[in-house]
Amino acid sequence: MGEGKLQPEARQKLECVDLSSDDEHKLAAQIRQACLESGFFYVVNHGIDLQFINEVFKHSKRFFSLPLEEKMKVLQDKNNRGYTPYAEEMLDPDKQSRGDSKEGYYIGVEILETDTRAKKPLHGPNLWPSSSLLPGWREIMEKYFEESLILSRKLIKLLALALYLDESYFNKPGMLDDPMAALRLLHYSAERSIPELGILGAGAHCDYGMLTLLATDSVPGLQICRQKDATPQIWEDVLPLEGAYVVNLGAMLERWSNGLFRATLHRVANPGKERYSIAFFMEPNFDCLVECLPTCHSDINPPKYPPMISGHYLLGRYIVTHNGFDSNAKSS
Ligand SMILES: O=C(O)CCC(=O)C(=O)O
Ligand SMILES: [Fe+2]
Repeated sequence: MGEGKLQPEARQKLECVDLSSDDEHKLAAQIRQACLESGFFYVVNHGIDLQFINEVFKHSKRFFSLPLEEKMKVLQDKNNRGYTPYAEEMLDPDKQSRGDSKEGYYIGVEILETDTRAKKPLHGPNLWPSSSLLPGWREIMEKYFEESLILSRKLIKLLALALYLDESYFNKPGMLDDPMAALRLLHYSAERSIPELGILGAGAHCDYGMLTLLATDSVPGLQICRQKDATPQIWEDVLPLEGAYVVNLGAMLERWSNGLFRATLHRVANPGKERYSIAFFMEPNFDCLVECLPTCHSDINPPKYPPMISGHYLLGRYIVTHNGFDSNAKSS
């Protein structure tokens, strides 16, 4: 990530939303367009300092450079927090011949064991690498988590406008006031992906929740497939854009919008270089009922999906894709 204010001329194939504009309705119209087409767009002038993002990348590299033995001390726990070893995750088990060629680290909302919410699945305290090994690591990650949450909320307000809802629609109690947000540091090995053989940095998947903010280094690899049922599938590169986030929508927002806003299939096909990325997943409250939004159905366009509980859906996805996630450790 570089520095300085980016101009939207840097636009590539996807929409590039410049958050320095104060014309919210124009921004919402641009976002609507992007969400109808692909559910993927870049965001620039997003308010998170680029030098700070570089710091977070540096700290992420520090963690992944630790000996495996140290990383295993903070192995992913029953709440899906902590370290996920190389190839532990397989995002597309039907098509992959082995696990994703990446390792990761999940940080969630910090919920103390004494908090009643800690009884719920996917809620609890974070695991932190020892501060003597990685001084300042926890603090920088917590700060980045907070900033990502603020940016997500700005985008959610614009998404509400883009869905012709009141800008505060998603502020209703029970929706996103206790989000299952997750920050995930990712480190891809230099293994070159061979998609035809089911070898991928990250297998094809749609994100699960509401929206994802993705920061990447300068190594390409992210690809989207706008029509998942086409044969053959056509995969387009989403190239890194310096200083920009890639924002994409998850399956819950797709269902909320009755399929109008898209959660597009994507994967990481690694060109054969080590790669780092940082994803922030903004997921609704565990108990949030995701059901067709009032502006997304009519007599001639009835709801296509049954309502579902956000946390149940997320648990289901984690159970299928994470080899190391113990779904029985906590039940709802
Ligand atoms: O690393 C990337 O570019 C994409 C990661 C991703 O899609 C995910 O973790 O859901
Ligand atoms: Fe993803």
